[in-house]
Amino acid sequence: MLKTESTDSSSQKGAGIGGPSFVGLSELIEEGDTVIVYVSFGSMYPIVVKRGMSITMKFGQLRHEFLIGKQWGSRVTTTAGFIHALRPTSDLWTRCLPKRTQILYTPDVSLILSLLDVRGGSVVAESGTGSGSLSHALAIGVLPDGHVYTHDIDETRTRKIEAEFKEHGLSHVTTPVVQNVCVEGFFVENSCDGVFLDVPCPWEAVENAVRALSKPRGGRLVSFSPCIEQVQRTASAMREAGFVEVECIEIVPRQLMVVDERKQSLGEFNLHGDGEECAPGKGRKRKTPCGGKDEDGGTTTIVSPSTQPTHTGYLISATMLPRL
Ligand SMILES: C[S@@+](CC[C@H](N)C(=O)[O-])C[C@H]1O[C@@H](n2cnc3c(N)ncnc32)[C@H](O)[C@@H]1O
Repeated sequence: MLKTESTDSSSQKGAGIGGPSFVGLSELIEEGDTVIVYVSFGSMYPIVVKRGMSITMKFGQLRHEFLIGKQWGSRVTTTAGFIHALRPTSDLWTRCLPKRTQILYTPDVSLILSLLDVRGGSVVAESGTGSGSLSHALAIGVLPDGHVYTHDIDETRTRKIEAEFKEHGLSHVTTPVVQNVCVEGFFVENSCDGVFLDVPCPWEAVENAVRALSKPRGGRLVSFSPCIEQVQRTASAMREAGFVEVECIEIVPRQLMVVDERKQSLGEFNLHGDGEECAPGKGRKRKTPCGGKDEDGGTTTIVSPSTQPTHTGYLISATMLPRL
């Protein structure tokens, strides 16, 4: 359970104004930064640091001002334990963002960035925005001077992502758009290096994606679909629209956990993916252990977590060659 509350009503001014902690590389946490409050592997909370505010969690209460001036990554004491104050990354954000829809997770997100060939300066169009999991990774990927146009038919979602981008210092590289990409197309034409689709009928948006892609540079189209019938329809639409290199990949990751036995036995970190707590001094049975001694005498063990992720969806990718 997480509770956010004000401990000082006089310092509420400016609530919600965040710093560029997603973008900057400052050493110390400042007021306005977004901090990922790491309790354990399965338990993290994003907060915007604000004097006078506090959060209440399983391990007690933490006053935001205790974070100000601390180094990123510091262990910070709460009233009933401690947390680690982590700098936000796109992966951490995906793990703890406020979910408004189904979201894309890091294994798919990382491959999407690669398939779209996202780099600093790229112009990318995305639909739908959903909870903004992929949108954050794209925005960070196109920094410092690229742009992400993220489209959704639901205005509450574009409004929410607009506020989050502002809070995270990513407004200058993003434009949320309320638009049905299957009917109205994308906000920009002849501009994009990449288009990404995560909508129920992606094949209906393929012709509009062609219009959004840059004619002289060409570009990439990637679409996420949970079932193979959608893949078939989308792949056919891509070929008919003139795309080449139409390919499909399904990512099914196998996760292995790297466990430092001493830290685990001290209860410092719970590295189990199932969110189960590790009581101090108590080990856990492992399924596939194998390990060795560290240089400093500690033991590192590689273990399989008790649950493994399975099918999320298929990624179809294709290339549009430059058109003169
Ligand atoms: C599964 S969510 C996307 C999740 C997102 N990729 C993420 O990682 O958070 C699908 C979104 O597509 C939006 N959507 C559905 N059809 C659409 C369309 N034709 N044009 C624009 N957005 C659409 C929905 O409103 C929904 O928010």
